[in-house]
Amino acid sequence: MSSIFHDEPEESAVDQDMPEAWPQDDGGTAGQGNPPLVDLRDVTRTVLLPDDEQLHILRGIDLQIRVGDHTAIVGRSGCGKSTLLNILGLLDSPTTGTMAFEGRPVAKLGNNARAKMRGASIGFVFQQFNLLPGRSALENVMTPLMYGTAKEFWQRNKIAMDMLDRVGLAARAATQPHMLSGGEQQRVAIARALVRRPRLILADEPTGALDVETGQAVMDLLDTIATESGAALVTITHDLNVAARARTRYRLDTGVLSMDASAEPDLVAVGA
Ligand SMILES: Nc1ncnc2c1ncn2[C@@H]1O[C@H](COP(=O)(O)OP(=O)(O)OP(=O)(O)O)[C@@H](O)[C@H]1O
Repeated sequence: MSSIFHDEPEESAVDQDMPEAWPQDDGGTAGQGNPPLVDLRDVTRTVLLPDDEQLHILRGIDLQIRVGDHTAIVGRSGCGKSTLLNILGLLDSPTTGTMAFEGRPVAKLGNNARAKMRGASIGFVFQQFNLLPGRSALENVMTPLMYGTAKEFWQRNKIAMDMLDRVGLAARAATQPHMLSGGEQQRVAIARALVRRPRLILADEPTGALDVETGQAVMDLLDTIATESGAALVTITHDLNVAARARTRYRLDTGVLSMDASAEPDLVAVGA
C-alpha cells in the first residue's frame, strides 16, 4: 500500500529508461489507430512453490483496455484477480507475455519510470479504503500530489479541496478517517485515487466493505467521475450486480480470462 503513495517524486524519476512507443501493431484489436491504454498479450504469471511445483496463476491473458472503457473482471476467490490487478497496476510483472501501457512496453521500464507512470496515470481504490490513519480527509487526498508535478505540489491544497468537494465531502475535510462512515471513507479514497486525474482507475472490490445501498452510491460516484474525466475504469469484483454496471465484462476462472461473465448464472450466488 505505502509503495503506491510513497514512490519517488516525479522530479527524481529517470526518464532515460522510458523505451520508445511500440510500433503500431495492434493485432487488429485497436481499430482506431491509437494503441490501447493497456494492452496485455498472452500474459502468464507463474510462481514457484516451496516443493518446486509451479503454480500457474494466470494463463494466456489477452486484454485491451481503452480510455473511457468501464471493464469488470469477476471471478471466485483465488482465481487470480489480485494477481491480474497487480500486473495492470504496474505493481507486478508477467512471467511471460507482454504488457504495454499507453503504447510503451513496460518490461523495459526501470523502477523509477514504472513508479512515475503508476503515480501519474493509475489510481487505486481498495475494498478496505486504505486511508492513512491520523491524517485528515484533506491530507489523505493531498498525499498523491506530494509526489506529483511542481504545479500539483504547490497547489495541492486547492486541488485536493476541489476533489473532496467533487465527492461531496468538502465539509468533512478536517475529519480523520475513523470518524467517517464506511461510505464516506470510500469517497475520500476515490477522491485520493482520482486527484491526479489518472487515465486508468483500478478498483479492487470497491463495494466489498459496504452495505448494498452505500455500495451502489459509491459505484455511481466512481462511474460518474471516471466518465467525466475520460479515464478507463477496471473493477475487480465477485459481485455480479457491481459487474453488471460495466460496459465490458470478463470472467476470470483459474487464471483464464473469458468475455461476458454476466452470462454465467452460477456466479450470481457468489455475489449474493
Ligand atoms: N506469491 C505467491 N506464491 C504462492 N501462491 C500465490 C502467490 N500469489 C498468489 N498465489 C496463489 O495464487 C492464487 C490466486 O491468487 P490471487 O490473490 O490473485 O486470487 P484472488 O482471485 O485475488 O483471490 P481473492 O478474491 O480471495 O482475493 C491463490 O491460490 C493464491 O494463493
